Amino acid sequence: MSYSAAEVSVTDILATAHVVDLPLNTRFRGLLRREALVFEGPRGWSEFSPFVEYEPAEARTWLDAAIDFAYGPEPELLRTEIPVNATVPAVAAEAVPAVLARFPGCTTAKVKVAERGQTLAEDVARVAAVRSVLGPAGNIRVDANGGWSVAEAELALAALAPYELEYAEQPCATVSELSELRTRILGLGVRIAADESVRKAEDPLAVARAGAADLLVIKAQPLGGIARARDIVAAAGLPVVVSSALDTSIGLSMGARLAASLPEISFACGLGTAALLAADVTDHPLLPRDGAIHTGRIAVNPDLLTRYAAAPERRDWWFERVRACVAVAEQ
Ligand SMILES: O=C(O)CCC(=O)C1=CC=C[C@@H](O)[C@@H]1C(=O)O
Ligand SMILES: [Mg+2]
Repeated sequence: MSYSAAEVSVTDILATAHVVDLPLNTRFRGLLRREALVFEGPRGWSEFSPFVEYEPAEARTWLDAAIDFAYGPEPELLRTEIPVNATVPAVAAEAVPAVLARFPGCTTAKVKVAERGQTLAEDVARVAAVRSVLGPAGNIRVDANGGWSVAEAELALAALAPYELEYAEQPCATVSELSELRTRILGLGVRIAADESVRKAEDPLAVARAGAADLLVIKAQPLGGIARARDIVAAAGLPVVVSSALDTSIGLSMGARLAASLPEISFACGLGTAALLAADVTDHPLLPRDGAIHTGRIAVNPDLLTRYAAAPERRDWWFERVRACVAVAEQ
């Protein structure tokens, strides 16, 4: 059971809330800065950080997740360390070694591909550079964020398959495209993971039911929190990769605790993204060490909340956003 946005008052949430504006150290998802609202509840610090373009109807589940993490029941944790992957933004191939160096001990890398304005040749060069740093024993997955048509995906994955892919994440946008692609590339040996088809879908289980993916990417904030994400994992019956939403270390700890509560994690999790931030809200960011992060709660340094405080108008915007999400929940 989880706490829905309607059950805790806005006053409670905003009483301890801070809005931070953190710099990234490389452009990721078109962003150079990441804003997040963080607040404290009886269980510890929590985070509400839907991307700014999301409307309240979509951001609402992120608020449910944040409230659940601050006030809700703690799941039983089965492990204290979670193996994580390196996340490689759509950088030039020459920049790959420096990016990977931020993820010490990570033997799996997720590489962004199909970035708008870039070519397949750039994707191939980036993946080749990752393979040459990781060596033959490393695992490489690519994430196209739905950027390819079925035909483009078929072509691109054929070009990338020689570098040995662990899986391709959201190669196409829709469930029916994923389904078709999956049939078309059977001979290639590349698995398909669904991300947006889970976290942005009306029904997060539809992709599993359609048999359109081999595994699911599970993100705690968009799916409404740890308890709801656990239910989705149990119902889907597919292997999962728990990933971040480019959160601060607080949101990452929500993901880490979700991963720690699952009966099985057979893939490195996409929870190493504190390494993409140039600042955080804690003196002990959840940076990968020996290829893993820990599953403890995060101690916030109030000085960092002050140093990285968002401008007053942005703070007001986030506070209003919380109110708008609660209003949607109460409709
Ligand atoms: O999975 C990872 O390695 C890190 C998380 C990550 O890639 C993402 C986080 C947030 C937004 C997304 O564009 C992106 C993703 O699509 O998976
Ligand atoms: Mg993804």
